[in-house]
Amino acid sequence: RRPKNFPPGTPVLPILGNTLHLNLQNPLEDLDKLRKSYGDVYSLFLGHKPNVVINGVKPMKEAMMIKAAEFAGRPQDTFINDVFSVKALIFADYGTSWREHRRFALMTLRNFGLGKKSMEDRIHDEIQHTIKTLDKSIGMTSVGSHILFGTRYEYDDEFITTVIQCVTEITKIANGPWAMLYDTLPFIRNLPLPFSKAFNEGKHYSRCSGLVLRLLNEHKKTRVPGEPRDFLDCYLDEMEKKADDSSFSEDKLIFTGIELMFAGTDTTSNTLLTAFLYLMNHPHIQERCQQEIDRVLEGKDQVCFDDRHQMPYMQAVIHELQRIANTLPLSAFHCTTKDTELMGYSIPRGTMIIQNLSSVLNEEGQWKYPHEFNPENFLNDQGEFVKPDAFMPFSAGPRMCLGEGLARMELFLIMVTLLRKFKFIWPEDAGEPDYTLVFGATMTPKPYPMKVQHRL
Ligand code: HEM
Repeated sequence: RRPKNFPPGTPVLPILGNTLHLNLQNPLEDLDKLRKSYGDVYSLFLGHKPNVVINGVKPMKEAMMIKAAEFAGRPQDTFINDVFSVKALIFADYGTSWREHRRFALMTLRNFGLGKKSMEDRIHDEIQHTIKTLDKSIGMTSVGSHILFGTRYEYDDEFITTVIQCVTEITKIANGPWAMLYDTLPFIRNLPLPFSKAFNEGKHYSRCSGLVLRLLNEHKKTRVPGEPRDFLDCYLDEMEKKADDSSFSEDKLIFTGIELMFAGTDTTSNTLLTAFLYLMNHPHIQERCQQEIDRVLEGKDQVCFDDRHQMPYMQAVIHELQRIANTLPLSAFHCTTKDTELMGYSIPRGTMIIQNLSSVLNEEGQWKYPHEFNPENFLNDQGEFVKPDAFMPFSAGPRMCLGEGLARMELFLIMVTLLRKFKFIWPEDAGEPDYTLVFGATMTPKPYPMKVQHRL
């Protein structure tokens, strides 16, 4: 039964709740249909549990920014909690340990560099490897391991392939209806359904934590306290500074590392995959970016992040690609931390909150062209870059993406450097492009062909 004054929703079936209203492959269209019938804030029963789905900019801001702390919890009884045994950051509930880890991680990522090598330099190092690999044939990677563990891995290294395999499988299933069914129907948990694949991937995942543990032990032997070389060293320094009852521990260190790799890998790489699919098939937009890049970088060896202020068109294209890529369509699930209200409805403490970010990224009335790929969405009449309020791919409020700064820097430096050097062409014999994104915690384009030509 719906609690009193709870957001409205479709009639609820015994045991199954509203699960039959969702397409198991991709529930996004169903969520949009429910919004048309019940409004921006409605309820959805997954099994016997009532959840609230938030759509559109206005209620999203009210919940995430105005009533921030009340909506900043994370549900603790879901599929993802069974996959991750220790919760440090993303999956940790709102409270002291999460706050301390978030503050520490933000500060450490921001300060990186740490004097010797800036974050920009590390990203550029990585791009050089991508270029070499592209020169040979193909390639794409993440800079995560470099910053976190001070080590760069070849693209076919066991550590990187294990992390990527594990992240890809888990994110395909997490946030999807199979994970929702897992959460709501405990008796199906041992059946051989798609979620069991994610648990099998858990084997890779314990291998990941084993590998991080090995790195931790190596770091402990070689570190000089107070002179951190990477994120691991910073965490060890922090552990020494803190009192015994601190939330910092070796367990949490391992899981903070894994969670950051998890959060930073599939997100940025899927955004880039969607980006290049669109750029190849909109050659006039690709060429306009290249003209701007050539003009602004004339005589310069390499691009720096500050150059973005001279590149309004490139900025508009990157933001539009992020809007279209819809990378985390349902964000990470939230949970209310106390009894609260939203748009006049009452929502009890402990209710799971599903943020439908895609409803904001293509909301009519918020965008000039909500349903088409068009950089004009981010340009004003003077051709200047503008960012509408509805641009929320990183969510908003206290749980907002912690890696936003790093992700934005990566996207800009990688795309500008690659577009400056290469022309990306949709092969003549490849037929019509398929822009359909495969649903999961992160949206992924289907595999596609790419032809790469040198420009310079
Ligand atoms: C294009 C790339 C990315 C996108 C679109 C993205 C998007 C998001 C979204 C929507 C959330 C959920 C926010 C919420 O619950 O309200 C999130 C959380 C998070 N992201 Fe990202 N992200 C990206 C890249 C990264 C990177 C590179 C890192 C790593 C450094 C990262 C680290 C995190 C962490 C740690 C959280 C959890 C924050 C918390 O619970 O306090 N993300 N991200």
